[in-house]
Parts: sequence; structure tokens; C-alpha cells
Amino acid sequence: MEGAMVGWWPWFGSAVASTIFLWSMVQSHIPDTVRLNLAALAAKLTAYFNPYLQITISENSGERWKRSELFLAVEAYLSDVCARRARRLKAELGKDSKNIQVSVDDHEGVTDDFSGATLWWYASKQPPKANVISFYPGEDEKRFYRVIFHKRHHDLVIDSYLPFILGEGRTVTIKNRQRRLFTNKASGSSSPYGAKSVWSHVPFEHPATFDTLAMDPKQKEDVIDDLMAFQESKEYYAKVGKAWKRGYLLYGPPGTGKSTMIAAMANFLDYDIYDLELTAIKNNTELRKLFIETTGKSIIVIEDIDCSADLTGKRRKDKKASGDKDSNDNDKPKLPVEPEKDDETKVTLSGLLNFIDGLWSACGGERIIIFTTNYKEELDPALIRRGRMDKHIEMSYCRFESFKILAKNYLDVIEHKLFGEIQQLLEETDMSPADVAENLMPMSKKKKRDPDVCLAGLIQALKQAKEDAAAAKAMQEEEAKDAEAKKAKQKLEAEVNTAKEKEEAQVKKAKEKEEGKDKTSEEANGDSMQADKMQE
Ligand SMILES: Nc1ncnc2c1ncn2[C@@H]1O[C@H](COP(=O)(O)OP(=O)(O)OP(=O)(O)O)[C@@H](O)[C@H]1O
Ligand SMILES: [Mg+2]
Repeated sequence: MEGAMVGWWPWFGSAVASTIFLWSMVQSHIPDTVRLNLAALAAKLTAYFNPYLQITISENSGERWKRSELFLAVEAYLSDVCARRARRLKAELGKDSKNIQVSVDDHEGVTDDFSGATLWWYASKQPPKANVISFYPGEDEKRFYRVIFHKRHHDLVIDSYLPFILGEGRTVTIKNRQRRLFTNKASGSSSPYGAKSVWSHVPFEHPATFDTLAMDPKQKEDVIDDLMAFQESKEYYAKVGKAWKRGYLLYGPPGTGKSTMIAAMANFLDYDIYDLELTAIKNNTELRKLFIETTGKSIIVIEDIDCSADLTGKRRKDKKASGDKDSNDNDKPKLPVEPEKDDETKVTLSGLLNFIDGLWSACGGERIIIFTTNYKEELDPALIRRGRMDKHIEMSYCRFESFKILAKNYLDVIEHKLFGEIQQLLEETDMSPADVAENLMPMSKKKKRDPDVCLAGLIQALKQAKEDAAAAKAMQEEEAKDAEAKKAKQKLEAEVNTAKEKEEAQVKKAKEKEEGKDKTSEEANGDSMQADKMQE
């Protein structure tokens, strides 16, 4: 009974106040001063009789085109938490045109309880001003939410309840939002009101999860723990004075699941993905613009960083140019010789490092940056040192533990008589999870996936791969042997040539010596003949 009274009071109080106020307003023949006095009297009367307060949260944030964040949070909170208790709801198609969003209908009241206080909410809208012609339909109709509560809960509502609603509403919004995959490859999309964005986006709908990702279970658990620790460490990062971000380097041969892992991470964390194509960026200025336009709760990905740009080469050249003096200082990017000129024409390693460490870090938190590569050893150490790429994750060829995950996903098989042979073959052969998965997919003519057939097919493929690898190895060894023999032959030839040259040189020398002797004896003969002549 008391509950009913309490529920009835605020509406009654508001109704009395509104009636008196409206009455005073329509009495246009009453002079202004009297009318204002009547309005003040009405407010006082309401306050006297009505122990309830109300707070209005308007849709308009004051900024053109922008809806108030508190209004959006209240809307999300009421739709999620209180809508089930309302009797009149409205359904709309969400922004992505897929989800149906149900919310409380206008003028429908819903109650909420918070720390022992009861609160009444209702939504309504202010009609557009009669003398304003709007360009966009519905633009001038201002919607609002109003909460009514007893005045003894004033402090509780202001200090705790409204901040609580803001937090909860934001969480619900993130939970319900359509996640997006952004890319800088295509030309940027325009917002309806002008400014062109440097990113274009599509809905992110990759189905990969950590459950479907085939990798060593311990390694996988380690990655999940790391992500969870990161997500829950907002205060910790603030305390130690570090930007709330984390870098991962995913490396391994093609088809081992690096891109799949990124999708699984995004689905696990509920983050957007920004796929950054470095080759499509003109210079460091454009890179800066792109980084600044990324939002929180996102993963920024640079795939195949080794092929993305001449980052390593640039730095090595710089290193050479700068001499030995600071060659030990690996972590300091060397500036290009002509920084301004360079900045105008291309993205440099130092530009990239600066954004990872500096400017981007200051842009607010909860961001992950991921590089992928097939050749970790070819990357500049500065790019992947701990602190920048905090965690290095190796994605390797498919072994038995990973295979079991694929068999469960693709064939719904947990145990099978062929598993023993497959295990043996997987230990002896390097096959990527992508190739293993490919062998588990074929369908029979009856459009069914028969585990016996698929696993037998996989065994065939593994045997073939093993034979191919053995043949390739034999060929390599043969080539190595040939090369060795060629080298030995070249060496022998060189030795023979040297010996021949030596011998020739010796013969030549001996000949010259001989000729020299002959000459001296001839000269001696000539001299004695001359002496004889003189004596005569
Ligand atoms: N570890 C894995 N777990 C589950 N599926 C995988 C895994 N690795 C590969 N696949 C399958 O193979 C396909 C290709 O894998 P993915 O693109 O993730 O490989 P990658 O390591 O990024 O290769 P690349 O180096 O060529 O970019 C995926 O679509 C997925 O179906
Ligand atoms: Mg990939």
C-alpha cells in the first residue's frame, strides 16, 4: 500500500505543479509580473507538498549533431536493466541493421532500486518550437529522460546513482555495439556532416575464438592470461605511470594462425581492429593522423611488418652513416639525414617508433598493437624490443595437441583409431594448421563430412608432405654435395694453376739466368779478344 502511495506521489506532485504552471502560462491577459509570481508560487507549493525531486537528462549535449553521453548511457542502461519491467516497449533496428534494439517507450514509467532508494524513470520529448523550420526531420524534437526520487536520496543520486548509471550504460553500449574492422587501404569514408575520415570500416564479423584456435594449450592459456591481466590493469598502469597499451609480436611460417589469433583476441576482448597498411601511407604526418584517429578498446595491426616498408634498411643505412660512435645504442632510432625531406616522402622507422612510444601513448588507453611477420630475425631489434612488443608469440607448425583442436572443430571428433598414426606423422612432418584444416574439410558426395575419409586423406597428405620434405632434403644434400665437389674442383684447379705458374716462373728464371751467363761469357770472350788485339 505504502509502495503504491510512493509510486503515486511523484506523478501527483508533478501533475499539480504542471497544472498550476500551465494555468498561469495560458492566462495571457494577466500581466507578466503577476504571471511570474504565480509561477513562483506554484513551484513553492509543489516543493511544499511534494517531497520528490526530479532530474532531467536531455538528449542535446549542447554541441551540434552530438547527443549527450549521459543521455545515451541512461538509454542503454534503461533498455538493458529496466526494460523488462516496463509494460510498453518500442523496438527499432540497430545501427548495423541486424540487431533489434528494444527500449522503454516514451511516457512509460519504469522503477529502479539503488542502495535502498526507489527511483522512477520516464522518457518523453519536447515538441519542436513552432517558429523554427527544421532541415532534418525530427531534428528539433528534443528527447529527454527524467528521474524522480525522494529528496532524502538527493546526495545518493547525485554522488553515486548517476555515476553508476553512466558506467553501466557505457558497458552495455560496448557490449551491444557492432564491432568494426577499420582499414586505411581504401579512401576514407565521410561522416554525414562533412569531415572525411582517414579510416574506412566494415562490420567486424570474424568467427575465430580461442576455442577454435589450434595451438599448444599451455601457450594459449598464457596468451589469454596475459590479455586478461592487461584488461584489468587500468589502475596498475596509471600507478606505474605507463600508457595503458600492450604490444604483441606474432611470428611464424605462413598459415600457422597469426591473423586468426588477432581475430580471436579481438573477439575475446570485444575490441575493434585497425588494420594499418604501411605501404598505403605517404609519410610520417599521415601516420600520425591515422594513429590519432584510432579509438580506445582497439587492436592496431600491422601485418607482415617485414614487407611493409623499408624500415630495417633505412635504419641500417642511418647506422652506417652515423658511424661507430653510437653503434651500440640499438634502441635509439637514427634520424634521417634530411628529416624534413624524408618526412614528406615516406614513413620511416623512427616515425613508427615515435608513434608507438610517444604521441600515440599519450592518446588515452586500452590499446593493443600487433605486428605479424614470417621472419622475426629480419626485423630491426629496436622495433620489437620488450617494452614495445611486450610479448613475442611464436605460431608454429601443427603438432598433435593443435590437431586435436582442429579435429574437434572440423569433424566433431575427440578420439579416433587413426589418431596414433597422425600423431606420429605430425611429429615427423612440418605441416601448417591451415594445410591440416584444409584436409579436414572435404565433403563426400552425400554432402557429409566423414571423419574416416577426412582423416585418411590427412594421413595421405602428411605422408606425401613427408616424402616431399625428404626429397627436398635429399635434393638439398645433393646440391650441397655438388657445390662441395665444385668447390673442391675449383680449389684443385686453382692449386694446379698456381703450381703450373710457379713452374713456368722457375723455368723462365732459369732461362733468363742461362741467357745471362751466355751473355757474360760472350762479353768475356769479346773482352779477351780485344785485349789480344791490343797486345798485338
Ligand atoms: N592455429 C590455427 N587454428 C585454427 N585455424 C587455423 C590456424 N592456423 C591457420 N588456420 C586456418 O588457416 C587459415 C589461414 O590462417 P591465417 O591467415 O591465420 O595464417 P597466418 O599465420 O596469418 O598466415 P600468413 O603468414 O600467410 O599471413 C585460417 O583461415 C584458418 O582457417
Ligand atoms: Mg596472416
